[in-house]
Amino acid sequence: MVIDDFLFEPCGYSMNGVTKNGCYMTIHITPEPDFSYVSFETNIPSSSYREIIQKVLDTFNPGKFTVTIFANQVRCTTISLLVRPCRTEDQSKKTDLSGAISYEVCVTK
Ligand SMILES: C[S@@+](CC[C@H](N)C(=O)[O-])C[C@H]1O[C@@H](n2cnc3c(N)ncnc32)[C@H](O)[C@@H]1O
Repeated sequence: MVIDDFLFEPCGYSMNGVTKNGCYMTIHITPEPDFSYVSFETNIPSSSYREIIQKVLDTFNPGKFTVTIFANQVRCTTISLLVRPCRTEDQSKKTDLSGAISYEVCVTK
């Protein structure tokens, strides 16, 4: 993976990575205590995203997190079920937008 990252002054970090086959991974960290925020995004194909979601949670230990998955309709149910065990509080939303499906899970630890 080719990585381009940047450590902002006085704080903040951005990383964009691209694999040889065109997949990407990004991490953006906003550490300011009043509005701290981390985003992780990837389009790397996987039959289950549980492990990678768990790694991100273990790394950043967020107070709240949201998982958004964009998939075609055929795979939506499978992906939704795979995400379900990560939830500790039930606030899920399913949206159908002209063929694209976003499955969003909001969690409070
Ligand atoms: C990682 S950047 C990007 C945040 C954006 N919300 C995202 O997720 O794509 C935000 C962090 O970098 C810091 N920062 C410092 N200098 C910056 C600059 N010139 N542009 C953007 N962010 C900067 C901000 O204070 C913040 O902590």
